[in-house]
Amino acid sequence: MLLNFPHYKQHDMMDCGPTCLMIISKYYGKLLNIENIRKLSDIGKTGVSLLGISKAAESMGIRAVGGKVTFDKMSDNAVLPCIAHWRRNHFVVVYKVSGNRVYVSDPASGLVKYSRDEFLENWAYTYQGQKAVGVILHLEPTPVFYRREDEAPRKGLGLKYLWDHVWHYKKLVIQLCLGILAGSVISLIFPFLTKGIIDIGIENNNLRFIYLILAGQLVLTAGQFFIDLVRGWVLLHITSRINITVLSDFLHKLMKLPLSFFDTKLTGDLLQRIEDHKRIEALLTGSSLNTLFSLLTLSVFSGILLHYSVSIFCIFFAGSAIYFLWLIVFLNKRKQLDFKRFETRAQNQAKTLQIINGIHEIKINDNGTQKIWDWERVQAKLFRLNLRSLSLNQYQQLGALFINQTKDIIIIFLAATAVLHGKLSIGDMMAIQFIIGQMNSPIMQMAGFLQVMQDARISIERLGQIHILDEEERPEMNLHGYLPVSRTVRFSDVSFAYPGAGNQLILKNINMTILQGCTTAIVGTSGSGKTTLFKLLLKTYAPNEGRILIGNDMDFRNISPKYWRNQCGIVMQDGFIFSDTIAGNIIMGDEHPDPDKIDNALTVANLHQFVSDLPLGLNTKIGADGKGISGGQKQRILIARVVYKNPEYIFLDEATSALDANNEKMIIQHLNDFCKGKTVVVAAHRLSTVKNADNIVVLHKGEIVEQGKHHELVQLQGHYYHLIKNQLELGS
Ligand SMILES: Nc1ncnc2c1ncn2[C@@H]1O[C@H](COP(=O)(O)OP(=O)(O)OP(=O)(O)O)[C@@H](O)[C@H]1O
Repeated sequence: MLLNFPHYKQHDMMDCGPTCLMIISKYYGKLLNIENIRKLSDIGKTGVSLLGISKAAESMGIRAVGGKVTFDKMSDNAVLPCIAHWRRNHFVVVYKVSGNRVYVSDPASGLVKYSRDEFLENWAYTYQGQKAVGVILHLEPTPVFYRREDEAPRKGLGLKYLWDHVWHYKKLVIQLCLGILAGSVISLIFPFLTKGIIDIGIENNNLRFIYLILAGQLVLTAGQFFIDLVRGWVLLHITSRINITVLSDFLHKLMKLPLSFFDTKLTGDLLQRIEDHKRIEALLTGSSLNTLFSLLTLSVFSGILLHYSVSIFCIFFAGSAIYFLWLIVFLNKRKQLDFKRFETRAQNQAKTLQIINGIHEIKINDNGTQKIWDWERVQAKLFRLNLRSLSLNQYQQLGALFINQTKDIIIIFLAATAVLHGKLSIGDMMAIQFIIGQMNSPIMQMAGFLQVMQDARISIERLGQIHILDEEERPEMNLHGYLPVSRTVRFSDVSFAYPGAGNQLILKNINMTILQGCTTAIVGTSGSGKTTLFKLLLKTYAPNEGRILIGNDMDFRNISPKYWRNQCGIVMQDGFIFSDTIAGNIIMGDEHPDPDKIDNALTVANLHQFVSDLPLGLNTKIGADGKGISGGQKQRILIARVVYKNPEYIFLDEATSALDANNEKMIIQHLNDFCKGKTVVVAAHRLSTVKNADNIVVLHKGEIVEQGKHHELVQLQGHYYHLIKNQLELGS
């Protein structure tokens, strides 16, 4: 049972819930695609909730009932397999409880057997008297589930992907192989040259022959050295190119994913996937090709050994087979450990980044020590995993050494016995020992190669998990790359909740019209959903209910996100400043920057004075995320970026909140001129920014409570009036 129960690895820390459902579906005889399960489970920023899993299970046709139960109830009454909430931050599948043992299929670590106490330690939420209580999700398939079609899991990347890249450089690879072949042949010649010196040169007292052989040896050594030089160069050339291609494929893929993907993936996870690709490099630059050619040596010496003694030959290969079996057992354990180490290293990346990015806040709040302790806890976890990995290696090496030594001893014993029985000469025995030594080295090389290949394969699989994700724009979607004549945007009964089941609706039944060529202002208390509205407008997310229309009837969903975003310019609250010059931050990669447009952008954003005060002007470098400039200057650069882009739609989310009153007044005047004829949506708390808008939409807890012009809403004395009352009083 233990070995038969299905198990799949979770792709990353967020993925345990969907992977549990995949395990369960496989158990009941259907393999469902993890991507679909993930979509059904509504993965949010913090992973998936029990509610999300049960919702996904129901959609898959599996009846799901969640709740708190005591351990005894679970072991006696629950239909297994069920999903258990683990350490309050993870999900596992419990598939058997037998006496004091609990059998678990854990997406993070494989099939594991726990004692009752160990299980309770991880599962128990509370205790009712003496009884431990934890959370489980009962799952039972319904006929709907059995009627479902099996969905073949999408194929990720494998070593074939790497091979395709390697084969792209086939000319160089063939040259490399010829070089290594020549090197191997040369090393096979050396023993014969030595034999020639002894048998012919010394035996016949022929000094000229010895000189000739030594000169030949010198030439061959020089040749070998030259081959090594060229080989190193060619290998570096191929490896660097493949590395860059693999990584740039990955980054290109990231660029094509929906923006919402980045809300669910942790930065550490993505960075670790990139970091991980060093293993691919290790496979390519390491001894992989040499290993292939050492097989040549192995087969030549195998022939010679077979000629000497069949029984010794059989012992050698039986011993080597046991050695490889031993290794393969460990490969599986290594893989499991590697997944854990990946997760912990991803956490480590995230924690380190947090300390570096948040250093100001940390120092101001004086909680550096806690943050470092936090970081140290991850290091301790990493250290424990490294220790486990080390001891696994040591066990493996110890076993391998034992198997090898036993094999060698048996061979020596057999050879010595054969000498005693007169079947072999002492010279033959010495030769056999030399041959065995020569054959052991390729075997060892292959063992090392297996491990490096396993590492590279895992790393490619991890990159592949990103490669199989659906891109934001796919050909079959037939997305439009144009807009209708009327550019008015209409929200019709739009409701939206962030992914992550259980999240309440952030926008509810939104009905509004963003008129072409007009300014629409969105106001509302903090958290009322203004930024979320912009995220829908930027196609970061799609509405859960209702529709957004452009013109009379073009569905917003059918417009290419890339094309649409090209028509939009946005200044977000958390807009990003790149570590580049001021000009670079404004033109954003425009290959033919237009000085007049830059000048206009500086004028509208009131940046001329700031730029001319700098010794390097527009060429002044600003740090990543705008370090070294003020909040107001950052906002003005973001405004200049939008003005330079000169789009049809302009979205401003608190774009002038960090500016002083004078600057704001001037920029708003400039922006009013610049935005003439453009469709503008602006969200702001400041009255000065919104009061001249053609339509003001008032949001309250995700709903539109009022709409109209400033004076109409003031007269109404409702939500809007109360929002801006203080500012009105100040104004008067
Ligand atoms: N990625 C997210 N996942 C889940 N909930 C989110 C996410 N982003 C925002 N929210 C929630 O959505 C609600 C609306 O947030 P939003 O940023 O749209 O408000 P806002 O009106 O722009 O606020 P403010 O004026 O403070 O910027 C908040 O309750 C917030 O916690």
